[in-house]
Amino acid sequence: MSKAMLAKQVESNDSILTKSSYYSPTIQKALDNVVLAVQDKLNILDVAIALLENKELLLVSNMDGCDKTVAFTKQLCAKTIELNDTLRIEDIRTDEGYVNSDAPNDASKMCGFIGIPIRKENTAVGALHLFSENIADLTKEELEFLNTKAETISIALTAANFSHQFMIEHNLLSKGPISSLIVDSKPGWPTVFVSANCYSLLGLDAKTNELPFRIDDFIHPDHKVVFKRSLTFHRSTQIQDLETEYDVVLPSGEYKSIRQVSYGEYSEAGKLIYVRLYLIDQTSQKELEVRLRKVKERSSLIIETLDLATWDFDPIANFTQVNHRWYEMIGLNFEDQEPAKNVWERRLHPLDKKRVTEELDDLTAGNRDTLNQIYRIRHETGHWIWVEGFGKTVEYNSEGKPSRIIGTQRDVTEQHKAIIIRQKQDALVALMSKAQEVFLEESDLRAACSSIFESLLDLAESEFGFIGERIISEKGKVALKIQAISDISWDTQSKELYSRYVNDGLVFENLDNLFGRVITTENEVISNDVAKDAHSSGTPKGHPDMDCFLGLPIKFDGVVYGMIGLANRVVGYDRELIDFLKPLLANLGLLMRVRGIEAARVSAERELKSLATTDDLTQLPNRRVFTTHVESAYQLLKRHGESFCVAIIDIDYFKSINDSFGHDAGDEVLKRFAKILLDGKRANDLIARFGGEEFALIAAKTSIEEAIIACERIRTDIEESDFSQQVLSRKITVSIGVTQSLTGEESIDEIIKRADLALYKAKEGGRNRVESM
Ligand SMILES: Nc1nc2c(ncn2[C@@H]2O[C@H](COP(=O)(O)OP(=O)(O)OP(=O)(O)O)[C@@H](O)[C@H]2O)c(=O)[nH]1
Repeated sequence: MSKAMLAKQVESNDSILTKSSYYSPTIQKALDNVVLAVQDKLNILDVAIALLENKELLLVSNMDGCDKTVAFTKQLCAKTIELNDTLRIEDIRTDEGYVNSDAPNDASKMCGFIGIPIRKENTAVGALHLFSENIADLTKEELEFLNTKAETISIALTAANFSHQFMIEHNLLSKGPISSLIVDSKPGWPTVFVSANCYSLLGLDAKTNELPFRIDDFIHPDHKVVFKRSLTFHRSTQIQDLETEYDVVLPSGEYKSIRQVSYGEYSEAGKLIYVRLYLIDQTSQKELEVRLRKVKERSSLIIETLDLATWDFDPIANFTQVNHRWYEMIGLNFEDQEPAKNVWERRLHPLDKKRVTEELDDLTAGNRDTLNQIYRIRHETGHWIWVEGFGKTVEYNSEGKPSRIIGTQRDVTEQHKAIIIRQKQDALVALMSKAQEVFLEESDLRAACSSIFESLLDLAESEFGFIGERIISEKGKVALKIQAISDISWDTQSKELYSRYVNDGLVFENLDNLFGRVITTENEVISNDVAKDAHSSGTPKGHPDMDCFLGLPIKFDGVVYGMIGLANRVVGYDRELIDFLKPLLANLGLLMRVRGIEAARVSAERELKSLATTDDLTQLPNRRVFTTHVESAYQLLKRHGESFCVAIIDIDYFKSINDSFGHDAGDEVLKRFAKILLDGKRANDLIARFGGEEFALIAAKTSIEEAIIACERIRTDIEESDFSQQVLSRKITVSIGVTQSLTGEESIDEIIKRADLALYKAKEGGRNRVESM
């Protein structure tokens, strides 16, 4: 190819560089220009540029007969690349390598070669080379020129490569979610590059909205400052990368939230040249965040509205995190508190502690997933609040053990108090009904009291206690008869006292003490510090500690019938409990009163009965009883032929006793006489006062001989008895007439009459004797 042809080709933009899908037309033109410039300057036509591409050489050459692509190894320029240094051959015909090398023209002619490596980062990637007969004539300056051109090619290639990479990057970015812009650092920050996807990001049409394009025209007025500041920051600080956020307003009026990452490009002198902006649309992410925030706000609003305290427990670290409300609920400030778990454990109600901690331990051990409990916790001001706690395991460690348990706590004091009060009132009513029922069924106050006693202790949350009935002791003093009592016996003496209660015989006679005051003052007694109470006389050695005491009088119609004593309520005793137990006290009062009335009725009835069957003076059965017995014996005689004997016993000259010593002395003689008869009678015999100074004896299943012996013993007993206490120096004797029933045919009167006749016979016979008929 001639020099003119080459020039023409270059002009026509038809590059001499072949096979390039790689280089841009600009680069190709630049390479052509280098070839032309060397041809011009050195007046040599066979100038070429060889570039490596995929282990092949790509040639920019006008040399005839030279393939545009040739095998790498055969090329002299390839040798230059291998050498990575200038290769100078004076005559390729004489050079060893010539034989197998490429020769541009006629091989018979002398031909020199010079190759200058084209480098990329010190590695040869090509060569600028020429063939000429007069290589030896090249001046130093011409060689320098060749080196400069090779260097120019290197720079152009690097630029091309950079540009190529840049384009790939931009193409990738254009298709991705990140839009990019480049703004110049000149005043006004003019945009010099916009990626295609930037248009769609801003809702623009790439065809109608070409540069100049100003991103700040789209930025929300409130955020423009933020955007500008990020650019000026690059300029003033030389910080290379920055991140900021702003909203853009699209022509449609739609808003988008943008996250911007910016990179400053600086000159070697540190001057900002331009800024690359990478814009990421985070609208949906922001919307999600806003939605999440709203949900969170809403749930925290719900939590606040529900008055919920929350806790978050890490069982492995044994650490609990709680919210403000948790502390507030128990009257504490959130700040400066010791760990919540300690506070909680210390404030749990003693009666709930075991149940609640056991359930929590179960949850912590992984034996259950949730817990839901209602319990009491002490408020800072000292009162108890009821809380409903709910907990759930939400995370487990690799061993399957709970590693996070979260829960809520709600103050349910008002609701729960109402429930508890109702439950307790129901229990109290049940207690009263039971006491009445037992009392009615068994007519036994003690049974009634002991049947409700344990439930009463439970209801009053007390450890031990008693129910006592006010009585007048045998000594005539006011005392307490124990109707129910806890068994707190600890030694022989206290065990003996308890067994006395079991046998219905325990009476407290000493009322000069704390519980005694209930009876003596007829009022309730509260002592929440028994040890310091002036009225406490202390407890005997071995008695369980008594921390607090409540004594309640059992009254009905203003009359005290007894008392209830209670001890050791964990939270102490208060008026609330007293008011609560009042109906029970009235109920027990009524039972005790009814019992008093019943006792009076029973005793009156017994007395009446006794009056009807007993002789008032001698307390012996009277004549009616005697007659009834004789009738029974008579029936036995008739049915079974069992005979019986009847004797009439009459004091001798009794009238003269009355006359001599007075009627009262006569009465005393009668009483003593009756006692002697009673003491001496046989077990199955009956002795009755028949009337006046006359007594009668009936001996069942007895022969007349046996009866006579019995009567004779009576006679001698009397004769030998000393009546000097009643009637000074006066002997008392007795006459007895005895008879035996003969057949079932005769009447009772006939039998008694016969006994009377026998008595008459004894009187007649001189008295102090026994006669039979
Ligand atoms: N002190 C007293 N005297 C009574 C009582 N009941 C009857 N008498 C008296 O007992 C006396 C009975 O006397 P009599 O029946 O005449 O006979 P007596 O004096 O015992 O003589 P003999 O029976 O014949 O030995 C009467 O004087 C009665 O008043 C009584 O409850 N108390």
